[in-house]
Amino acid sequence: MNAVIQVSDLEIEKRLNGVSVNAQKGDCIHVIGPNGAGKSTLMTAIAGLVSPDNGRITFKGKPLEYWSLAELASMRTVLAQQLELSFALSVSEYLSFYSISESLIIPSMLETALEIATFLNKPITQLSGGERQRVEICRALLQIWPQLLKGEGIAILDEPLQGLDIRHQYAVATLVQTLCSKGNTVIMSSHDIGLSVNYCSQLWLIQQGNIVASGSPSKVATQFNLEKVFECHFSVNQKNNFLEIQVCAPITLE
Ligand SMILES: Nc1ncnc2c1ncn2[C@@H]1O[C@H](COP(=O)(O)OP(=O)(O)OP(=O)(O)O)[C@@H](O)[C@H]1O
Repeated sequence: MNAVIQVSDLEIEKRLNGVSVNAQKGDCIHVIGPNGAGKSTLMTAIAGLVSPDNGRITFKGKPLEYWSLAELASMRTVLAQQLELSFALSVSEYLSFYSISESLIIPSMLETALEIATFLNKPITQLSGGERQRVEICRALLQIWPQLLKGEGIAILDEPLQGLDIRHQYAVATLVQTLCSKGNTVIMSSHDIGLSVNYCSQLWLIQQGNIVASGSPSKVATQFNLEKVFECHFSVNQKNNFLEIQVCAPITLE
């Protein structure tokens, strides 16, 4: 079966050292690794926002550089880690730019997970960090909503759970999983290993610009792999369909 996204021997000086990974249609991929490992760099390259020094990325069998910007914008969406600057627009004015209908309609699946209706009339500059993140996730998904409805969308989300309270972390993880179950392909980075291993179909473990392991979470999130990459003590237990991850503090003080 052709991969929706194929990454071969991707190199960016001092940041990625020949990374090869791929995503099949409907894959829900979580990318984990320590600070500075190269998660954002990899995702930015896959999004087509930075040119690699070497290597090749294809979307649906066609090299990334052969897709027009318009085609990319309607098929794949990107949530960046550093939120873009915003003007004092209301949330609904801001989201209207990304809505396909003239008046803003938030699809019920997005509203159920993101719960943004209560602050639609607020200036975007007056939101809390987590509220702003929920709006940005909504913005990113609205941009390709017609494709997501058809199960043909690709979403590249850099730390979408960042700043969210626990309810919304699990709600967003569920939203992403549901979109993938309809045929869409999502690649998202995360620092919450315990959540990620239970909400992805594939886990990519990255360290110092190299993919250490990729595949099913139970194959990748082993005690050995996690200890090697994160330099902490881990305990990993499979309980029925649930992978329980526990971690000890990496240092003692005094
Ligand atoms: N624009 C840039 N130019 C050069 N080097 C960069 C740039 N952005 C990041 N780097 C470096 O590339 C490496 C990978 O950074 P990257 O942001 O991809 O890591 P990350 O895994 O996403 O980390 P974090 O978990 O902290 O978000 C780091 O050493 C970082 O200092």
